[in-house]
Amino acid sequence: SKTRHFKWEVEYMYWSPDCVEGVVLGINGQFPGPTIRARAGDIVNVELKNKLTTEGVVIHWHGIRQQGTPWADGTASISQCVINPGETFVYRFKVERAGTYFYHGHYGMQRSAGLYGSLIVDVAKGEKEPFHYDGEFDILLSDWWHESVHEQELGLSSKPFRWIGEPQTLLMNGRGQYNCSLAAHYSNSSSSQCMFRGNEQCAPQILRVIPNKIYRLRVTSSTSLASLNLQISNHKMVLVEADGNYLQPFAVDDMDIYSGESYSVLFTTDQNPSNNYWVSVSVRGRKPNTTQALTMLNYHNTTSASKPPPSPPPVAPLWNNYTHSKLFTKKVLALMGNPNPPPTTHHRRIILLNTQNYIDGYTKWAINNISLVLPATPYLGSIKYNLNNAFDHKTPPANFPSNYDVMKQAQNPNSTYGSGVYMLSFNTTVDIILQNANALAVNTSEIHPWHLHGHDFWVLGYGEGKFSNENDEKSFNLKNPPYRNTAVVFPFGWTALRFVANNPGVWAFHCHIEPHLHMGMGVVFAEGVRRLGKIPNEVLTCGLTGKMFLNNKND
Ligand SMILES: O=C1O[C@H]([C@@H](O)CO)C(O)=C1O
Repeated sequence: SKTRHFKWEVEYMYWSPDCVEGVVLGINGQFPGPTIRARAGDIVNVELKNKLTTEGVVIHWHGIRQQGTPWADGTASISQCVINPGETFVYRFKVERAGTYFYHGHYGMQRSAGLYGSLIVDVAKGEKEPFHYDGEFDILLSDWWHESVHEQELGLSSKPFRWIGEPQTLLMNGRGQYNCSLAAHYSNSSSSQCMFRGNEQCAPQILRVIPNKIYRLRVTSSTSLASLNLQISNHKMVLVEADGNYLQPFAVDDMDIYSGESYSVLFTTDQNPSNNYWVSVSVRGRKPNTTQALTMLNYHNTTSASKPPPSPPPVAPLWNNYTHSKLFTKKVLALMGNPNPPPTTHHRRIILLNTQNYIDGYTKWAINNISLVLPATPYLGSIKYNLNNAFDHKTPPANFPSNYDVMKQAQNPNSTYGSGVYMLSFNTTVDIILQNANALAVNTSEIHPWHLHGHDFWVLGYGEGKFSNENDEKSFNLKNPPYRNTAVVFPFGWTALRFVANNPGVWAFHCHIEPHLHMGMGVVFAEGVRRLGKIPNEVLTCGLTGKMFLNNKND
């Protein structure tokens, strides 16, 4: 194994992700940030310099478990102090497992501002994937707004509440088109045909292929809000990997991907090579007000990339066709031989009710009536050094009142802000039931993709309505549940997860929709923190740990 060194500088830049100039958070002058490519077993060493003039920054390595390096998880207020303007911080961690991952900002809403990039881990030298392919493409999906993230943050925390609305544009590898369309030829839309020379920041990356080969497409979603559906016209896709774990292969015509998820799909270039084909990405789960993102699959030896495909882009499944989404999601199952969940029945079960609430007239999300507010001192430090005033010491509830009606508008008059932690006994098995419910508006319940830091979990099942301990656990899949770091909870439904608390550290578990996390939709788990050796001081130079270091010096 090797150490892979990267030297990065984060700064704001003018950029035109969707052909409209705006401001993005870039790394080394690039948007999206540079791709990290390593092999399983390597050490990744990123020396990150914050060149922002008035904001801190951190970077989270999404899907990397950080065994033994919980201070490198890159979560502000949880695993570290933010890196101040002008300062440099070194992230150093092992990438244990091959797979498709990404990295992104995890402070305020910096991910939405464009702070993200791909992280791809190849199998170790001499190892083989359980499938064959001849070529590879990597697509990082995101959504883009013309309003600045600072203004969005302000709106979300204002009274009256100002929602960010639907994105202006969907981006593929940071490229989309707002004021023109690649498919204007076919529609009677008012948008004009895009005329690209190819060097524009918003020009689509064309997937150039040759006939009769198998390609691996790695797809990751870093969206702020949108759930997505991807298809390649005329080409079937076979799913083989999710969040760094191999799947029981299955073929589809279109696939869903939620924020925080990654997949690898294989497709075979077995179609007429004298045509081009659409690659399209559309919004689902929320009433779309954003046109589909488009690029092309081009058999480049036989067809010019500028030849329009013979028919208009494929029509996506209807945004609220949840039956379609559930069918897809339930096909995602682990490949035989993947680790199986411990079958224990005597373990901790935490049921997390997802509701939208008013607190003092502010619109928030709350979990079991508590809307997460992060403390000034990172939990990793305050737990390690027993700084009892650093956060709420009341354990957050492991359930919600049994008479709560999840089908009715939220009635949570007692919702509060909180910063409590679920303390997990080291090495225990934990079951989480994500319980969705009606939001503030009548007959409304939204999709939430939940992401766990520091672990993968088994997705034991999905169900409708309120979870019932007696009946629903009988339906758990203990044979081949997918092992992942992100799972969706469908509107008015529940999702059951299981993980083993075997990674010393403090770990966020939260809705990966950026404005929802900003509105409090997350919880914090901690396990085995006292087993950790020395936590590097530079991780904890703020808040009460920062003061503690000062006092120790002066003594
Ligand atoms: O958190 C959210 O707030 C809005 C809406 O519920 C209130 O404007 C919305 O669609 C969300 O997902």
